[in-house]
Amino acid sequence: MNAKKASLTTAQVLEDALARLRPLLSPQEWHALLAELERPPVPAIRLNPLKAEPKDVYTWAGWYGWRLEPIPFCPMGWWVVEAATPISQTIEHRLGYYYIQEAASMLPVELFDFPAGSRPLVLDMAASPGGKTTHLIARTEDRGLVLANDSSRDRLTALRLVLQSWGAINVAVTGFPGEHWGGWYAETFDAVLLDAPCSMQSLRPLESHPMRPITPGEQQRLAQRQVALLLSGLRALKVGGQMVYATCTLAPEEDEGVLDLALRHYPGLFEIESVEDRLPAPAPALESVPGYTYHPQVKYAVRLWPHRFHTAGFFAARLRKLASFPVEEKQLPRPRRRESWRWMKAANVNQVAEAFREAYGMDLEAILEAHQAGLIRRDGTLYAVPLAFERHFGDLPVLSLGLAVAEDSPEGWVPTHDWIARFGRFCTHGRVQLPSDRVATWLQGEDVPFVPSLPLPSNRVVLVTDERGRILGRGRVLRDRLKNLLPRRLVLQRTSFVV
Ligand SMILES: C[S@@+](CC[C@H](N)C(=O)[O-])C[C@H]1O[C@@H](n2cnc3c(N)ncnc32)[C@H](O)[C@@H]1O
Repeated sequence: MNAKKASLTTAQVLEDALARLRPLLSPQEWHALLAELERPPVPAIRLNPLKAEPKDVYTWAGWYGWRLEPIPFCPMGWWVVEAATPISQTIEHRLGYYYIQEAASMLPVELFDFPAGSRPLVLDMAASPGGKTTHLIARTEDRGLVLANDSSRDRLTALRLVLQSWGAINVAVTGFPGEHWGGWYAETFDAVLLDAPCSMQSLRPLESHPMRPITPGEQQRLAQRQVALLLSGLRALKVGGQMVYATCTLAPEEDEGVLDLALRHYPGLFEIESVEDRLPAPAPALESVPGYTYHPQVKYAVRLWPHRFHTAGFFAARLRKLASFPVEEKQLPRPRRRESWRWMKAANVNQVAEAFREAYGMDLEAILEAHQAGLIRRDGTLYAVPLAFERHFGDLPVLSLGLAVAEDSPEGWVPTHDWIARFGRFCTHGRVQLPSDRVATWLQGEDVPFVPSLPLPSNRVVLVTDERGRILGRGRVLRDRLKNLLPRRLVLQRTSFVV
């Protein structure tokens, strides 16, 4: 009864949204849109290049019976058109080798230009649960610094888990209203993403993106917040830097209307750039709505009607800052003295690096150098943290920073699960391969009886892989078994995955 009521409500909400949008389309486009909405949504994945390579996606497709189609505007994205094994039930998904994301949501981060080898400072103003943050980290090769911010404390936990699973070093998570950043850090960032809170009128209700009824008053308040966030982002951007504004709604008040307002209030301070070269076919924004003509630059934004590229409805624009904005300096939040944080001295870093080299053949110092990261000790854990954070943001309170490298133990520093999951493929030894009939047991968090190929000292923590080369985590070598050190958050019910 409830389910029926809920589905009727969704249908009604969709109908209302369609009625509002109908005047914006020609009759042919309108029919194309309705035909598109008859098709079921196609799930999509985006690869984590920190852990896997594009060719791996085709290997998984063979194992799991997937039919893939590349997403034309995202080189790391694929639609999974058919799937014998659902994309949410693979070990690779659990291990953070790919992110499940609606294809349209892969567009905004692809609009940025990040020159090869650059180390951009990026602000993701409304980041939870982290889909686009992971994409930013991928596009900057985890070599810049992505500051992932969201004002909702409730949603930040999901963001932190997503980032842990992605395996990023050069990332910091903060929990402030995005409106503050422009006053706090004027002209600081090379790139800013505002994936704005919106009314979600995407015309493709999904579990992750439900559609709900929206009143004109709510929509007006949302548009005001979007303008305030957009201006804050533009202030925080360096002159010459790029900002992407995106929403998952097709309501013009929150899309073209927001850009129009900012362009008219701040003429000449920024421009909207054409991004036609990023798309397989034009998807222009609206030039007008009945009774109002937008600023001529608004048309350079991208309006993804679902029938354009078989995605959910979406809107995105790339802005270039041309000159400084008038800034109201705001006092920074009270600095957080990080009493429990200790930067490791070079000699101590060297000791940990030596231990990792001896046990796993891993070059920790080279990894830190490549990522411009330093090691800090906090309580019993070592973290690789971005030096750029210290340089630019000092004592700004953060909810998390960098990636956990090692934990203190009676036999010295042992690598964390997250570190091994990211860098384990570069380990030359200290590895144990589980026979395939033991993998399911392992993923359920159980110890496995002694593995015959173990010529390793007792009590050593080893990297555990399977015959397909997947890094399943860490185990401790005991006399008669391999002790399972899988973090609780990764332990799976047998019914929720396919080996
Ligand atoms: C569309 S969602 C972001 C989705 C996310 N970028 C992703 O790709 O996974 C919008 C986010 O804006 C956050 N938000 C709402 N108001 C905000 C504000 N004033 N400042 C910062 N974040 C805000 C919400 O908590 C929500 O997580």
